[in-house]
Amino acid sequence: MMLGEVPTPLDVDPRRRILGLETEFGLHFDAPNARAVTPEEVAGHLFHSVVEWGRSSNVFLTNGARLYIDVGAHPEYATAECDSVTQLVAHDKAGERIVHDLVARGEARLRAAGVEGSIYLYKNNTDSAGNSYGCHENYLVRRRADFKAFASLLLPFFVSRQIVTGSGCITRTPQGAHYSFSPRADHMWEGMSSATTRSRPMINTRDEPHAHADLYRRMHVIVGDSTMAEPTTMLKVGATDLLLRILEARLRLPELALANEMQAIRTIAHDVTGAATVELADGRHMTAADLQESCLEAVRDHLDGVIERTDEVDAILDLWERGVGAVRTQDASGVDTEIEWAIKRRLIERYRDRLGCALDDPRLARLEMAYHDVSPSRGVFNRLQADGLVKRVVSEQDILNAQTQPPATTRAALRGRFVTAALASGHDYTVDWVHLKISGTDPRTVLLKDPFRNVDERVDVLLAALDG
Ligand SMILES: Nc1ncnc2c1ncn2[C@@H]1O[C@H](COP(=O)(O)OP(=O)(O)OP(=O)(O)O)[C@@H](O)[C@H]1O
Ligand SMILES: [Mg+2]
Repeated sequence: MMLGEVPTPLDVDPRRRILGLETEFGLHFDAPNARAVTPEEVAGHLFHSVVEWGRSSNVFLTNGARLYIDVGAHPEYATAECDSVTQLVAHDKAGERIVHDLVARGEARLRAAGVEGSIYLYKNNTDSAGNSYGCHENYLVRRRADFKAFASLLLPFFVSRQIVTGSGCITRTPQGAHYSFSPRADHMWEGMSSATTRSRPMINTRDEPHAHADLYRRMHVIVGDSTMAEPTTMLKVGATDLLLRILEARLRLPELALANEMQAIRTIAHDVTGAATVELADGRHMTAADLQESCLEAVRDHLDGVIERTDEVDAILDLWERGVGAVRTQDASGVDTEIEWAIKRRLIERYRDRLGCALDDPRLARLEMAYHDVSPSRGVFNRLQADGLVKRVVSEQDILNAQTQPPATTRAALRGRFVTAALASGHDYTVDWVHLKISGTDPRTVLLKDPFRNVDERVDVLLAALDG
């Protein structure tokens, strides 16, 4: 039975936006003396406690997030619907802690099965075999007939933002190694399409709004690097959101269409001097810093207009400006505690000096991997942060809260209440982004098509049914 009428959508402030981040984690099992175990087996043991808790390896948690095993034995954490960038940063970090918390029990189960070893989870974008996996960004936008033309206006921004939001990596080639802005850039194959496997588009146009389909679309961006540094995540999502505000107000962005996005993203990634230019569709040539500067300029022009000034907006703009400046002046010292590629490069250079080795030395490859280890004690990023060498956007308490509590201001609040109550009641239930359902002989379902609605009488009825 479907409970009640789906209420009319809240008349929300058009500046509000639903934001979500999905992270696929790299999984590695290190067992020098044990029999070979497949990644699927390791993932199965890692998720055993999840299955015990939620009777599935694809669950929604009390904080509104989705946790599951993706193809290729990658654990994936998709944050609940957030409606501020800072809140999203906390929920993204909460995901790292939640997957890490599975490790000890997973190792214990492997040990019981006769396999002694350590499970490693990496928040990165490529494994040692060169496979790429992702961090996907989700932005709610108001539906419009010209969605593809609208989204394509952001491609020059997405191609060039890696100079301020890239996570950095050592790229090894037959000619030697060099440092690049983004590990993800080489794995992008086109600007936009609805495919994810055959070809990897920067913006996926698959139309799955997880909301009122006549009102909204979910813009699904898969070009970004996974980022561990809170300020970089803030800038990655925040700058995109600011440009969307301009476009959604039907104002213009500077004309920056590129001649060839796929080529441009690689050219930019592989030149950390920032001097390389890319060709625009109109024949002009610009550097990535020029492209970013144009976007930044557009945002500044609309400050106190469609973009209301807040502390969060100021923090995003400040880091964006300093990041572009660092590339222009080739002096990253002003951002190397905030922008991930610079944080990592500084670390790598320090070790390289100490070891007196070349950039393609395998010890540096191991250091790079260890940087992304989500373990608070072992992970190199986490140790840098604990030592105060990386700036914070949220507090430890914010992250701890986000591990169990949903964002209070979105639909996730309803999902979180439902999951908590359903678990306590022992009823069978199923949940997805838009449904809450009590299963069994007297099934009841609530359809939640409005991601901004955080109170709903139908959910109160559902919760009462769980009590009964
Ligand atoms: N209406 C919405 N607008 C924007 N983002 C949303 C909306 N509803 C949910 N989200 C966010 O979208 C993400 C969906 O994650 P999920 O991993 O389920 O992605 P998917 O693209 O639907 O599926 P899959 O990864 O299986 O292909 C979550 O981070 C969630 O918070
Ligand atoms: Mg996903």
